[in-house]
Amino acid sequence: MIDPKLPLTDIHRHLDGNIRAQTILDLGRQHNLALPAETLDALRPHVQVTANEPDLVSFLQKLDWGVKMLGDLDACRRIALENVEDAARAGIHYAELRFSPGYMAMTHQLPIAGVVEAVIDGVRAGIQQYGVDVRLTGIMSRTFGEEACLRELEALLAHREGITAVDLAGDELGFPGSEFLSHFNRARDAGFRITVHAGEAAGPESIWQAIRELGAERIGHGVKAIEDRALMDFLAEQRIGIESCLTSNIQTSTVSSLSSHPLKTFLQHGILATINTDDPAVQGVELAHEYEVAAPQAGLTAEEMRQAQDNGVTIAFLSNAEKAALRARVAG
Ligand SMILES: O=c1[nH]cnc2c1ncn2[C@@H]1O[C@H](CO)[C@@H](O)[C@H]1O
Ligand SMILES: [Zn+2]
Repeated sequence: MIDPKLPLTDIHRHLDGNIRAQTILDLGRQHNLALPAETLDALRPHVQVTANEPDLVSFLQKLDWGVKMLGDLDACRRIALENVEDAARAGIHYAELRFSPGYMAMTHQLPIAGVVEAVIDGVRAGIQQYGVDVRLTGIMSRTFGEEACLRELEALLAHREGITAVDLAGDELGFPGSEFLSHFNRARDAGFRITVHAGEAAGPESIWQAIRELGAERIGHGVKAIEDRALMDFLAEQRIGIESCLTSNIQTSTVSSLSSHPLKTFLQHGILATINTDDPAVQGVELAHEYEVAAPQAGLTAEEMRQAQDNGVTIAFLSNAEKAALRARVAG
């Protein structure tokens, strides 16, 4: 359950994994692009997970149709704005939206820095319109290799003021973090906050690597930390937060059932673990489902859910003053 007196945060939410099915249809028509179906019902199985996927890479393919419909920068701006509206509708007070500008630019060879600018612009308009507090995280999609990631980083640096953090996402098994040391050195030098998808498809060593070599302050998913007691101790002591995404972990077959999800153990261990969505439109679930259905199935008590909700503010990429203001605004 959601505690109405605490801010509701979603600090792991992919903007380009949350393109509305209706918008995919609209953009396809507008740009005269072929889609596998022409009605919402027929399109849904192509853009939304219907049965659990066998692995992460299969799951990630469900994002492709939406991104392929980004025919121009206006389309990028539109999905950014709609993402803020979706967050507001989901009752979220503070969202960190993440996006991979190179992935969004790829199909129609859009200018990557232009994509970053369009997303910043759409989100700004959304904040004005819907009153949600939003920060942006730029993703380097490891799936497309080091050079593509470098181009993403450079586009993010070109709009440094609009971007809070940098992340590494995509195929963790095929592209280990060790290939991206220079990227993260540059990102840290530029003052970006750092979060890394790790310990989702690969093991606990990938989490250690993200922290020690990439400078991760938070870990996306981090499921495999459960296999390494010393790592769990370290995460708790160093206050390195975990961005858990329960339904996503089932749909990617990272965890076989919610009852065996490690989130509860993380919380009991004193780790600053949180509840988030990941790719809401692709998953077909919103944040309320994660709190009201998934978290109870993962065995969390009401107090543990409250703790996870509170942790979302604690580990947010905000200043202490901004966190206090967020808490005060919601507590009323
Ligand atoms: O759960 C996930 N794990 C790893 N990578 C992901 C996940 N969801 C989306 N992306 C990746 O993030 C970028 C788009 O924002 C893409 O690289 C997509 O594959
Ligand atoms: Zn993710």
